[in-house]
Amino acid sequence: MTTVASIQEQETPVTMLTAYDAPTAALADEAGIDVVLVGDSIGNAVFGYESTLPVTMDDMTRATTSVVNAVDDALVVTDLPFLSYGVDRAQSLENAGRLLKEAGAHAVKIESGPHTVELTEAMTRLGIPVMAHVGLTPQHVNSVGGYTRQGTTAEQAAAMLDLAKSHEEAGAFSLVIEHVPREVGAAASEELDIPVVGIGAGPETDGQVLVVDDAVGLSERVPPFAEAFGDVRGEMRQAIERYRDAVESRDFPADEHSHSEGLDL
Ligand SMILES: Nc1nc(=O)c2c([nH]1)NC[C@@H]1CN(c3ccc(C(=O)N[C@@H](CCC(=O)O)C(=O)O)cc3)CN21
Ligand SMILES: CC(C)C(=O)C(=O)O
Ligand SMILES: [Mg+2]
Repeated sequence: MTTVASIQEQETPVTMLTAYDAPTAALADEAGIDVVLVGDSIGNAVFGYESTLPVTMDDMTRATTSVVNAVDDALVVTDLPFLSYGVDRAQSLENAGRLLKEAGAHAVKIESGPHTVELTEAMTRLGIPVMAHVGLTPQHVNSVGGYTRQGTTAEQAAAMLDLAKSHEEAGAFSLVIEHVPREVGAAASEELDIPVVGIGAGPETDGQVLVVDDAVGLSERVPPFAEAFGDVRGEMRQAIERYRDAVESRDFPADEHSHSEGLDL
């Protein structure tokens, strides 16, 4: 069983991967992935939106339920979607609570800002473990104006590290750092006691996370920091084309798929 405590103690890099459905989550869990993240990247990866902004609490609750149904060992962390937190404190707590009570997540992840420090403290106090997220925070795509690398000046990097530390002090059990220079990823891992999980943050972080569709080679386009470790897109295309061909040529269904009662009709 992976717990928020066990990922803080483990010596080997923390392996984290997104999943949005039961079969994918089962594979990740069987493969020994430490943390399965039900990311709001479901908006891009599954729903085909240009950003994560349209993703709702209902979407995250349903996807989390699917993942929890399939996972035995991994820690399940779920993203709080855009505007489900930070607008109203009570509603933020209720939404985080829903992901734990209704869907069975073990923890929530929140895209961090100065306004989430107090919220992180409140959730932690109530027994909702919080993973912080600094650097590129895709829910800010409209205010940032794209998915560009963050923390590229010494001043910006220092401010980011301060924000990360405030969240550690507020009780965050771990932190994601996204799309930053490798020295910023390394500094965060060095300066924080909690595990720092990087995505596009270089090799020196305490762990790595990727979107599963990017990692298995299903995504059409991937961020510059992602790597496809397989060609699921090619495999699926080939299988679908073979199916189409077999139907058109009447090779499918074959005798083995077909049943006769010998009826005289
Ligand atoms: N499939 C998938 N993988 C991800 O890693 C991911 C998502 N979806 N959705 C939410 C965010 C968006 N992410 C992204 C998306 C694009 C870039 C990217 O292409 N960056 C380029 C261009 C930046 C620009 O000009 O806007 C770069 O060079 O930084 C980076 C991170 C990471 N997250
Ligand atoms: C890329 C990870 C960190 C994420 O937040 C997501 O998948 O939504
Ligand atoms: Mg996310």
